[in-house]
Amino acid sequence: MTAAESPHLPGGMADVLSSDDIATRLKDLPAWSAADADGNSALTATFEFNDFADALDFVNQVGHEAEQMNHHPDIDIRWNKVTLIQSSHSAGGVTVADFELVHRIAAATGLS
Ligand SMILES: C[C@H](O)[C@H](O)[C@H]1CNC2=NC(N)=NC(=O)C2=N1
Repeated sequence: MTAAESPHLPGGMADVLSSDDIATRLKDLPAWSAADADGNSALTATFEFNDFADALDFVNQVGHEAEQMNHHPDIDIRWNKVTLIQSSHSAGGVTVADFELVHRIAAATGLS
């Protein structure tokens, strides 16, 4: 990922993607959908597990990928369900960094 793509690398301020671009990129991510977070574009997905322990395991896998990128989702855990809301707060909407994180989560967990 180049500095131009990541909002968190020095000199990197990624551009917010268009709704059409977001829709196109979401075709590869069936669990994910476009959302609105306080007027800004976002991506969201809800995953259901057997129990709270499995939900926490998933959240820890997500957290590892997020820390690797220094790019973090909003995470809501309700017993066996985890909802992720992903956007680039510094850019005010969805950027390529958000799709990079979602794909890293998919690769790590098999969930997309
Ligand atoms: C200081 C720290 O690098 C910034 O707050 C990072 C942390 N993680 C982040 N995560 C997301 N999703 N958006 C950001 O703008 C962001 N900024």
